[in-house]
Amino acid sequence: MGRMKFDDSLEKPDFSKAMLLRIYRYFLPYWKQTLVVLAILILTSLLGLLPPLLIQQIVDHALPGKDLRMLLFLVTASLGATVASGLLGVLQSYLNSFISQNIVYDMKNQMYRHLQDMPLQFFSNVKQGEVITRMTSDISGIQGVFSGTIVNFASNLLVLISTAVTLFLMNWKLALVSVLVVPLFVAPTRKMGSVRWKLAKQTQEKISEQNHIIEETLSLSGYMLMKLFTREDTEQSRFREVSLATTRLQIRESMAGRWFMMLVSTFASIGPMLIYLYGGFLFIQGEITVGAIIAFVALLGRLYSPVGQLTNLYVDIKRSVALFERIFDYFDMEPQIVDNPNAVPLNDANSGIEFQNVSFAYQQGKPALRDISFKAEPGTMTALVGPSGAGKTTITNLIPRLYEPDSGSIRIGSADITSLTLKSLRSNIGLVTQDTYLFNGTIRENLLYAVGETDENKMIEACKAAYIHDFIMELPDGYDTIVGNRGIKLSGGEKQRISIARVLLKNPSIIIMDEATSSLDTVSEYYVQEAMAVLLSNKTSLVIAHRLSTILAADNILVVSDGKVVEEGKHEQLLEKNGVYKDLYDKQFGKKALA
Ligand SMILES: Nc1ncnc2c1ncn2[C@@H]1O[C@H](COP(=O)(O)OP(=O)(O)OP(=O)(O)O)[C@@H](O)[C@H]1O
Repeated sequence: MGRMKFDDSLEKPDFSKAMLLRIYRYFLPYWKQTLVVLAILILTSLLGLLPPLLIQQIVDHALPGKDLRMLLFLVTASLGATVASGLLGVLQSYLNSFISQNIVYDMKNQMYRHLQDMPLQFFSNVKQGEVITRMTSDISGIQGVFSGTIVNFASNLLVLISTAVTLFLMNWKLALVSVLVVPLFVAPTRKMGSVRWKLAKQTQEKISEQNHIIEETLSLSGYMLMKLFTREDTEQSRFREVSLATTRLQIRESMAGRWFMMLVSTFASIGPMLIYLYGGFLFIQGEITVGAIIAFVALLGRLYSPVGQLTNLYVDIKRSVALFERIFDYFDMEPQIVDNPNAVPLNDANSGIEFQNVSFAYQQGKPALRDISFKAEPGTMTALVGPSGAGKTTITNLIPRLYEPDSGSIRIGSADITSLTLKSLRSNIGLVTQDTYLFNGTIRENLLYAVGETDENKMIEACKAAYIHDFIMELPDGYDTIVGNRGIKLSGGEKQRISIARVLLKNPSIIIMDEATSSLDTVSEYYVQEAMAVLLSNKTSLVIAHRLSTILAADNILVVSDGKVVEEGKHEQLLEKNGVYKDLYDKQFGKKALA
C-alpha cells in the first residue's frame, strides 16, 4: 500500500497557442466577473498577511508597554481582517460558481446542437455511453478548471509572492533561511502528484469499462440477450473483475504517496525550527524582536503551502487541458450533411422521386449501392424487394439525406435534394421503420412528437385512420398510457400502427416505409394493412415490402440485389421474366400463395 512507481513519460498535453486561445474564448464572456475574482484574490492575499503582522505588534509593543487600548485595537483589527477575508471568500465562491457553471451551460448547449448535426454514421460507430460521458462528466469537469485550477493558481501565486516579499522586507537573512527548506518538499510533492494522476487516469478507464458493462447488460435489449443466453454468471464475473480492479486502484490512489506526505510534513516542520534557531540567534544579537520571530513562523505556512500546491499544479493543468482536448475532439468533427449555401425550400413534394446513377459505400471499397437509377412517379407506390443485405434500407436512407451518395443524384420533381433545405426536405418525408421507436412516455406524447401541438380531434382522427384508436381507448389510461422503454408494453403491430398514426399526423407527401418482417397475427396484420392503405393513398411512397399483398398493390416493383436494381416492373411482368424476382417469390411466397 502506498507503493509508488514513478513514470515520467506522461504524454504531453497540447499547450499550443491555438488550444489556449480556444479555451480562453469560453472564458471571454465572463471577463468582468473574472476581474472581480482577481481583485478579491489580491485583497484576500494582502488581508491574510495582516494577522501575523498585527501579532508582531502585540508582542513587541502592546504587551511590553502594557497598553490595553493598543492591544484591543490590534486584536480587533486582526479579527476584522479575518472576517473581511471570509466575506470576500463567500463572494468569490459565488463568482467562481457563476463563471464555471455558465461556461458548462454554454458548452453543453453548443455540444448538444453540434451532436444533433452529426451524421447517422457517427451514432452507428460511437461506443454506447460515450456521448453521455462527453456531455456529462467531461463537460461538467470543466467547472473544476476555473474554480479549481485557474483560481488556485492565481491565489497561490499571489499568496506566495505577497508572503515572500513581506518576509524579505522584514528580514532578508531569516527569509533566506525559510526558503532553504523549500526544495526538500518540492520534489516529493511533484512525484506524488504525477503518480496520483496516473492512478486517477487508470481508475477512470476502469470506471468507464464498468459503465459500459452496465449499459450493455442492464439495458432493455442487452438484458434480454443476457437472460436468453443465460450469460448472467459470465457477466457477473466480468463485472466483478472490473469492479475489483477499480477498487484496488482507488485504494492505491488514496494511499499513493502517504509516506511522502509524512516526509513532507516533517520537512515543513523543520522550517519553524530553523527560524526559532536562527531567529533566536539574531534576537540574542539584538537584530530582531520576539514579535518578528512569531510573525515569521506564522507566515511560513503561507509560504510553504502555496509552493506545494503550485508544484502540483502542472498535473491539474494537464488534467484540464486533457478535458478540453476530449471535448474539442467532438467539436472538431464536422457535420457532413448540412444545408447548401443556396438551399431553397422544397415546393412541391408530391412530384415524384428519381434516382440517377446513384452509388454509395458505407466503407471505402465496399459499395452498398451501385449505379442505381429508377423513378417513383408522383402518387404511386414503389415496392423494394430483394434478399437481405441487398441495399434496400440504404436506398431509402438516402432520400431524407441521412447519408449522401458518393456519385449520382436524387431528385424530387426537378430539384436535386442537395439543393433543398434539409428542414423542408425532411418535413415532407414520413418514415415508418421496422423497429418503431417510441420513447418512454404516454401514447399521446409519442403521437404529438410529430407535430408539437395539435387539437385532440386531429390526433383521434389519425389514430382512427391507423386503426389503433379503439385499442388505445381500451387501455386503462387511454391516450395517457405509458408505453415503457422503446414502447415495450405494446405489441409489434400496435407499435407500428401508432407510428403510422404519428406519420399521418405529420401528413407528409412522401412516405418511406420498411414493412415489419415479424409475422403478425391475422387480425393485427389486417389492421396494419388497412392502416398502411390509408397512409399511402395519394402519396408518393417507397415501401420495403415483405408481404405479398403489399407487392401486389405496388405500382412498380424494384428488385434489388447486391446493391443494384436488377429487375423492375409489375408483379405479373416480373414473374414472366423468370429471373431473380421469380426466384425470390417462389422462396418467400410460393408456399404461402398456394396455401
Ligand atoms: N451503418 C452501416 N455501416 C456499414 N455498413 C452498413 C451499414 N448499414 C448497412 N450496411 C451494409 O450495407 C449493405 C446493405 O444494407 P441494407 O441495410 O441497405 O440492406 P437491406 O436490403 O435493407 O437488408 P435487410 O432486408 O436485411 O434489412 C449490407 O451489406 C450491410 O451490411
